Amino acid sequence: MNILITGANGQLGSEFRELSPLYSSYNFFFAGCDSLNICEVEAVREYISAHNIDFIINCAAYTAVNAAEENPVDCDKVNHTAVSNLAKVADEYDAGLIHFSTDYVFDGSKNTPYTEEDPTSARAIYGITKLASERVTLAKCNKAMVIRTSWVYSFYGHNFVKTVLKQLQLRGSMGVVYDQIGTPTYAKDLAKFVLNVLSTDFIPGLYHYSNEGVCSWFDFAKMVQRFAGLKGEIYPIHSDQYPAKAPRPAYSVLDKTKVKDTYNIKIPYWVDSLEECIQRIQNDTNK
Ligand SMILES: NC(=O)C1=CN([C@@H]2O[C@H](COP(=O)(O)OP(=O)(O)OC[C@H]3O[C@@H](n4cnc5c(N)ncnc54)[C@H](OP(=O)(O)O)[C@@H]3O)[C@@H](O)[C@H]2O)C=CC1
Ligand SMILES: Cc1cn([C@H]2C[C@H](O)[C@@H](COP(=O)(O)OP(=O)(O)O[C@H]3O[C@@H](C)C(=O)[C@@H](O)[C@H]3O)O2)c(=O)[nH]c1=O
Repeated sequence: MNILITGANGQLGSEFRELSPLYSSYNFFFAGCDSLNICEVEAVREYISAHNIDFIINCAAYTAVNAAEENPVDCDKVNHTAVSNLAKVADEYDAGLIHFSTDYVFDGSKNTPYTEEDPTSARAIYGITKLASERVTLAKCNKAMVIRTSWVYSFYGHNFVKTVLKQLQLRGSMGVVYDQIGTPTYAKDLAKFVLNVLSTDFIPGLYHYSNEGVCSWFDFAKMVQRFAGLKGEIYPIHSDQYPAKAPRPAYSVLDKTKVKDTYNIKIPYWVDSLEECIQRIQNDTNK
């Protein structure tokens, strides 16, 4: 099976690259933005045709949530228009498409975990464009899977875990919101799940996947500090004390019943995965 990973140098794309040697029955093609810009539809078509791609795993996205408010056109181009074209081209070649979306498609007004059937109502440009991407993916490609995930972090790329480590080391203290509740997701766990799906029965549709458990960003930051063994103070603040261009949902925990039942999987607890990731970051720092 020939698998194309787009956006291959981001957090999730890099985790796929690292895991790829463990899946020797697949033939991987890793394409970063520099080698395949998903906004260029003809380049995408040529790539899929030239390499006989069976599955596209689309890790390319515009993920700068605040910047998207000032660059809605650029954000929509990558997150929506390009994905629409990817889905269309994948379908032309009878290829499958696995695409990722976000908990930010919800407005956060619920206080129990969101299922795939819950109404969406994105509050900011990033979430609006990702919601549009879900619809076009499922509408235009027969063999498509959309996975909504949340609060992704990794050894690779930019993420909240690394921001906390940096802030504590540089400043020694930081305020973090405790009134936004969700679930962190270790990109490595998500990548493993996707690769295992490809080796079992692929059942198209919309799924929620995050790690298990629930926390606020404040709790997440405190746990990062604990596992990293860093001194300093992390104190709880309200969202209005951390003004941001894009509003975030107050509650965006994803219900994972569908994915667990369909694929008969166990999902790691967020605290255990965070510990693993921080060990990996620290092993690398100590080298
Ligand atoms: N990060 C998170 O917290 C969450 C992410 N998601 C979703 O998960 C998926 C993966 O996210 P993540 O790995 O964190 O994202 P990253 O921002 O780490 O990686 C995205 C990658 O896409 C690349 N890219 C941007 N534009 C294009 C383009 N036009 N053509 C090809 N590549 C492009 C970027 O390259 P460059 O850096 O050079 O621009 C970057 O390497 C995305 O769909 C995202 O929306 C969902 C929920 C949470
Ligand atoms: C860095 C920092 C953030 N915060 C707050 C701001 C925000 O409400 C929350 C998270 O901060 P960030 O801006 O790092 O994260 P954010 O960009 O909102 O993360 C989101 O990214 C996109 C791509 C997704 O799809 C989402 O699932 C989610 O992971 O924590 C603080 O309160 N203090 C801080 O020092």
